[in-house]
Amino acid sequence: MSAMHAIHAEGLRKSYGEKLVLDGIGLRIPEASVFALLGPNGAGKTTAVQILSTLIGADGGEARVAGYDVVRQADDVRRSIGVTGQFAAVDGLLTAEENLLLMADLHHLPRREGKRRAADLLERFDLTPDAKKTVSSFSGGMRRKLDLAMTLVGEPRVIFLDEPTTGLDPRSRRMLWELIRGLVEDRGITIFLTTQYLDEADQLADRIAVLNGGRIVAEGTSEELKRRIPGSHIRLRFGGEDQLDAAARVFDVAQRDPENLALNIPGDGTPGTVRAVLDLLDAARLEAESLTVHTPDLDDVFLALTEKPQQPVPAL
Ligand SMILES: Nc1ncnc2c1ncn2[C@@H]1O[C@H](COP(=O)(O)OP(=O)(O)OP(=O)(O)O)[C@@H](O)[C@H]1O
Repeated sequence: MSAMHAIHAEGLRKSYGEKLVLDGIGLRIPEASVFALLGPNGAGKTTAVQILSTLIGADGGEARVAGYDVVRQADDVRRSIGVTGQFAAVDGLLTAEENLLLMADLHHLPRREGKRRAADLLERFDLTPDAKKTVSSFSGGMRRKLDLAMTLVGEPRVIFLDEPTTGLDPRSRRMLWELIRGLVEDRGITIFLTTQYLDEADQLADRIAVLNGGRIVAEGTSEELKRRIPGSHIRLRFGGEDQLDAAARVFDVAQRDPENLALNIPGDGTPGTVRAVLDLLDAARLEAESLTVHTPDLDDVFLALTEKPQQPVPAL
């Protein structure tokens, strides 16, 4: 395994009885990056996280996390990772500070070091004013922050985040995203994120993989994934029907939208394509009222890739 990969997996397989959940998953996640695993309900995201975090064994394949083999060096893997989300450990009856100190005890930190880390984390996560409040009085956003802070007590190199912002309002989501980004940039931590929020993956992840039918059907940056599916077009709007009809004759592959006096021309929206469209309009002495470029968003990508089990597409 290369020292540069925080997570490296080859051919991971897992079945439950007759049900094949993971059918040969490969992952290469560079250190200090955010990786998002997307997939519809039941695609196997949690199963993948459970294998990588040593909670369950795979039926086949190999994985290394933070440089350690998940089977032969499971204790080392556990010492190097943090897991938050559905296995959240926050105790509502304790204060924020007590929760952090309890975590420090679990990691066998000396009392003084535990206190120092707890104070640092409360400060970093803006929780110092609430340190002495019981967590049952916390908002969802504060709880998530504390959950993340508790994961950091053990100074993990890799953090698995399962749907980190589900149920939070937009402001709290943004705040959490910033905190997560900060962990990657300041501390070089690697984040493995599972989410069903495509905007979360879009905002946060350096690379995204889409899991469907037990396989990774696409992988790349958000931009690469968006470029991969058809749907980009240039939209021209005209002042009247005559203009629209004339333009439709020039761009015979275009799709007419007569209600809006608009024409959608398939194309990728690069400057060259836009220039070619404008040149053709000029040559036909036509003038559009507006020109807009539409690119598919991650929702389109997700729907296109997960409609039915697919053959894997080669990685970009
Ligand atoms: N312990 C188990 N025993 C039997 N089947 C299981 C077990 N755990 C998971 N499965 C099945 O494996 C499949 C994948 O589940 P998994 O929880 O990994 O999916 P997921 O992508 O995380 O889904 P979600 O988005 O709904 O959380 C599902 O069909 C699930 O029913």
